[in-house]
Amino acid sequence: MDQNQPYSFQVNLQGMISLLSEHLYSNPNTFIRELLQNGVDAITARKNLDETIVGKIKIQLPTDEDAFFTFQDNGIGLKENEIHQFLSVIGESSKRNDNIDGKDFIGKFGIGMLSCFVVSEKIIVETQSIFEDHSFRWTASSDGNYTIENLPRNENVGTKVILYSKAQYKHLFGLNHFLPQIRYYGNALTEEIVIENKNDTIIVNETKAQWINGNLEKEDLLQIGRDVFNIKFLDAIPFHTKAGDCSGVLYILPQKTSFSGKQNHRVFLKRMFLTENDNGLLPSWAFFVKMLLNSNDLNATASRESLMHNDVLREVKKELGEIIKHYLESLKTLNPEIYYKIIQVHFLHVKAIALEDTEFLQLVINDLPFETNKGFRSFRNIIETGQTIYYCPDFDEFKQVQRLANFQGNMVVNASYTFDEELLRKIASAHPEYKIQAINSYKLLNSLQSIDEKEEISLLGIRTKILEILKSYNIELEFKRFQPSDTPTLYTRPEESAFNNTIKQLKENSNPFASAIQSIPQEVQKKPVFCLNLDNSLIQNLITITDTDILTPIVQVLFVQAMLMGKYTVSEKELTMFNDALYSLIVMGMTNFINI
Ligand SMILES: Nc1ncnc2c1ncn2[C@@H]1O[C@H](COP(=O)(O)OP(=O)(O)OP(=O)(O)O)[C@@H](O)[C@H]1O
Repeated sequence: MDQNQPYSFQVNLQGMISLLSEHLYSNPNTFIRELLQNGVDAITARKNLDETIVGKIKIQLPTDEDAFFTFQDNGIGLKENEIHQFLSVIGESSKRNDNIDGKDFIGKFGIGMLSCFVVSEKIIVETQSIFEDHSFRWTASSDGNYTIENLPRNENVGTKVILYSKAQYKHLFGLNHFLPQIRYYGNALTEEIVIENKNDTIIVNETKAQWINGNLEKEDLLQIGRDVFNIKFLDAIPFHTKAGDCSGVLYILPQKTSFSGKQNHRVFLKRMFLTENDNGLLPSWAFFVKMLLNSNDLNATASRESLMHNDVLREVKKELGEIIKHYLESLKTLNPEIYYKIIQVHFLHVKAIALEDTEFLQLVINDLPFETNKGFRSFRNIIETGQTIYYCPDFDEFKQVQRLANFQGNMVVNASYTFDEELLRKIASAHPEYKIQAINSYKLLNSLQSIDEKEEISLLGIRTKILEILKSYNIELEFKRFQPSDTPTLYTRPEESAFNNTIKQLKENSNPFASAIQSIPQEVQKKPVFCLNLDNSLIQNLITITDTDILTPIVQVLFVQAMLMGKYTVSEKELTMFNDALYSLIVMGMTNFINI
């Protein structure tokens, strides 16, 4: 063996075809798309020489008499050497040639024709080149052999592809299946595409996607949106991007959309349908938008089922994001009704944009809705109260705080929803003039009016007694005056003490991890606070009780009740204490020993 002798790779055509059919071309209808694309490219090449040519594609479906399918274009045709060079070499394409402007063409990989082998054992191409005085017939079979025959000159320049359906794919060539498929791919093309079926001639692409031209009225665009997506959109925004030479329409959805759900779009490349996926063309926050887009300058992957993720695509995405933002900006003055509707329906997405873009935040800030202890309010409305706006990032905390806040006259925002906390923090740092603060019940308690030292001293006796009654609870006891006066007590735990609580619960369940967890060093451990409201008549009576037997059950009942009111979990031990205390009080009440 000559060690240096070079060998060439061999291609197993049948293996290649099954590879393409099973993996690259995910559905057998791909041949329709590829034939369409070749026909359109051939017409484009001819138009580059003679712009008066009107492109036409004629399709004949198999009939009972003629079992074959034909697909005919009036494009540039193929010369004999081109048949050998491009049609017969897998991976060769005439459309990469820089002499003819390759950018005009849809195809470029030189493999599309192979998709015909998925549905047909042989491919026949009859072609009359604009440059030849006679035509050729190329017959290729899926075993990798082909022949070329000379045919007389055909007055009709162009190419006809003839296929013989494999038994299992006969249904693909029936009108009912074929027509919607070719419309799906070719509806936006400007070349006239007709199907000649028995005595009928059916025009495939009547409307030719006029939305691409960018000169339609809004009403027409909305109607197209309704026809294509079956949705009555809130608004339609025609656009053009410099990057990717894209044009189309952005539609605003009329209902709330899930933030993670994917939208279906219609993306076309040089007017050929490519995909329903936006392929990352829209920013992630633009879930309230559906899109019709045609690009003349983006690139498809070889499977032609998605776009290549390159710099141009990233630029298009940036431009589309800007277009949506500018649209919302101008809408506020041009069409406030739609603006407020969009804010109302899509506030989640609008908040997402505002979080990403400070300028946009300034634009919409006043109109953003937030849930507060006084219902849903716009930010403008909230800020107009002139008071400090507190927000709770936690829903349970919000539930506890809101009642107290109502009586204090404070506004509290429930910032437990997506984006709210981050957004309020962003607003607070961008606008120091607004008083916005995170709050929890513990902090709110600290903000309540304390009693003076003199009064504090006068309460020392009762303080000691209450603490003695509740000594198994490591609490801080406070006396305050606050509204609503019908609230006798408050119980609240600082966030840190949730940790202690966990240890407590683990201990109660004799969990062996309790001591291990307890040994983790902590920052200063704040205690839960049990607060008595001196403005409440019950508490005013309670502090005068000297008999510990009477005081004990009252304190115990009030303590557990305060925990329950604060929505804290009450353990078995506390429930038992509550029941026993209540029982004692009932007994005492019945014997008329107490009168509070
Ligand atoms: N209808 C046609 N008219 C003229 N030339 C054609 C026609 N169909 C195919 N060809 C020639 O055959 C070549 C190979 O076609 P094929 O569909 O396999 O690949 P392509 O269109 O170049 O690229 P892609 O794989 O991206 O579709 C083309 O580059 C073109 O030169």
